[in-house]
Amino acid sequence: MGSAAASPPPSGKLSQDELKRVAAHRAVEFVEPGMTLGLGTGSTAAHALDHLGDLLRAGALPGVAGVPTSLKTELHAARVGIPLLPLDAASGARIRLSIDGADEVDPDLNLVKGRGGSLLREKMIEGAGERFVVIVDESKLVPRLGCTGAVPVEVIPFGAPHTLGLICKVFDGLPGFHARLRTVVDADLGSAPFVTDNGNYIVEMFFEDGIRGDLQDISDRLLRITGVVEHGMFLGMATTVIVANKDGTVTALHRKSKLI
Ligand SMILES: O=C[C@H](O)[C@H](O)[C@H](O)COP(=O)(O)O
Repeated sequence: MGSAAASPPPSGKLSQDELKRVAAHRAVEFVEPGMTLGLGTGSTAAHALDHLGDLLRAGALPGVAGVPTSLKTELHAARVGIPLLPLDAASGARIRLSIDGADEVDPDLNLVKGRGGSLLREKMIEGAGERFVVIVDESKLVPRLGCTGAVPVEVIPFGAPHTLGLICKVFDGLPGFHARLRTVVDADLGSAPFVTDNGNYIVEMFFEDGIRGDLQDISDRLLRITGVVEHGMFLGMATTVIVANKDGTVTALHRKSKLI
């Protein structure tokens, strides 16, 4: 990890949602006129969208456009007046900066993302951009990925239980490991598989005390399984993590350059 800088606390105690807003607003300070942005997904990224929309409507950021990482973000961005580009058009214009939340951040600025189900488009867009600024409240900082909940894996629906079995084999014998297909309760169907924006399913991997071992090796083994589309470990991608601390201070953690 690189350098860290902290700002003084605002007065009064902030709620978790207010902390998310503080981190989001700090990230939007990096946006300059004319930039093409990767627009993240989730409750923290939503604050960045709202703030960007306000600034665009006030004429403060002419020429800014965004590439949305989910259908939900596409609708939100359109509603607040952020001009949108598809990823194909944006690669010509270069995505200068992506701003997104995360479910977990480890000490090396590796992330778990996708507990909201949007990991594939996020990884494509944030991987294509020059800088990736992650916005979190302090609760997202973890000693190891997989400490606080599921690590999602996007799989194609065909043979999903079979793919789930192959994913489990990667962690054979690891105490406390289990995985399951993510489901939602549907009014007509009862319990049904959760379907991503890309028409795929999500396998959720759970670890008793987080993932120990070589994350890159685990990533490679997961991606070698036919039927796995992508996983929610974002390794070496974040260039800056903006953390809104419980006491109201903001810390910025930097990596010199993206590893991928
Ligand atoms: O699929 C969801 C995305 O990866 C989100 O960025 C992540 O889940 C964090 O979301 P939130 O800001 O709502 O905690």
